[in-house]
Amino acid sequence: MSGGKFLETLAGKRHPTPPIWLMRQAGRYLPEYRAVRSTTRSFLEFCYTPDKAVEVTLQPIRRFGLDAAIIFSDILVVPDALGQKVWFAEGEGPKLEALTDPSQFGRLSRARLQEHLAPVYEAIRRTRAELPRETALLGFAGAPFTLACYMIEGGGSKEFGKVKKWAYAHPESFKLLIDLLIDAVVDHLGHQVDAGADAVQLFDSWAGVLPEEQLFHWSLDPMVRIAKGLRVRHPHVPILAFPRAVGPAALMYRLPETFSALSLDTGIGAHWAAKEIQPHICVQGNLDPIMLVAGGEAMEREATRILDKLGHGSYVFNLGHGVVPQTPPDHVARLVEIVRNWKPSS
Ligand SMILES: Cc1c2[nH]c(c1CCC(=O)O)Cc1[nH]c(c(CCC(=O)O)c1C)Cc1[nH]c(c(CCC(=O)O)c1C)Cc1[nH]c(c(C)c1CCC(=O)O)C2
Repeated sequence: MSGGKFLETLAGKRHPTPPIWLMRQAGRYLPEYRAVRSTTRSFLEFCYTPDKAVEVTLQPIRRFGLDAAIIFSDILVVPDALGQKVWFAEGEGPKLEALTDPSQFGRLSRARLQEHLAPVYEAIRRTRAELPRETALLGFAGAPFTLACYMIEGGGSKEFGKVKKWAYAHPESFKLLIDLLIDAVVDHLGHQVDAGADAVQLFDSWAGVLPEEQLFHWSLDPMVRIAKGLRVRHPHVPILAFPRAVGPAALMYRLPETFSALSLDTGIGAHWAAKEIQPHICVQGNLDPIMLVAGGEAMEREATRILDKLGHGSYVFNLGHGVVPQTPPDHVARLVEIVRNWKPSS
């Protein structure tokens, strides 16, 4: 099977040591990334230049021999493709021309999504052709609630006051946006699989800001609908879910029977996950990204603790969130070694 150990693990096959890849494995912590990045001012233009996207996708694979590559792109290409203005301000993160009124939904349209995102699909096609057969290629998208956060807040946020107020006070119009995003994300993931992605991951980075009922309604149900919609087109493609910071109870709500793997943030206990989640579904995670910055014995002890808890079941080694820019690349190389040399204790 192409895609090797990672895809086999998602399909239920056990290996002596788990596969490993890292969220945000391509990025500013790598000098070779910064070198390519510096050739394009606009981040979105960079994402839409297949030569460059392919190159930076392959960089961490060449350097560390990880079991999966994730296509270099961003979750905000979807609002961009729907017609919302998106840009990245130097040192400030993403900015969007915020939606302030439901009447503005009318300006968003899926009609040109495939055409607009053709460079992403081209980058996937070329990356798949260049990757070793045993390395899986992941496509991805932001889940509707996280996309709505950026679209309504106009960028990052601490309180998420605008998006939450809109969802609570005007659920009918918020639903229109979420429904549009469900369809757009199914389209985008479907095109990524058509282009050669072996599996896809849905990132709901901000799901954890919602209280329980709202979380089910605006984050988890839409994720389930996306998985079902994608399976109509691609019945066998593995789909991973990353509903960040939702707590243990919410993870058990409809996700284990719907997805191929659940990606755990650092707040989920590995021991609990081994007992309660792993019997139902493969888990991925959940080393603290700052352990990777710290390195040394602290990282080794913590990575081994997680491996001892989860490595006996269906498991993909990863972080609990993305690699941060201050990470020393040598620590990543060491982490890969720790995972590959791990020996189950019993
Ligand atoms: C919320 C979110 C975004 N983007 C993403 C998420 C979900 C995951 C998460 O919670 O971290 C996902 C993402 N963004 C990027 C990837 C590429 C693939 C990979 O993981 O290696 C992926 C999977 C590249 C990127 N996306 C971005 C960069 C840095 C910009 C640059 O290099 O100039 C990269 C490498 C920009 C971005 N894009 C986004 C933010 C908040 C930022 C600014 C913060 C930052 O700078 O790290 C939105």
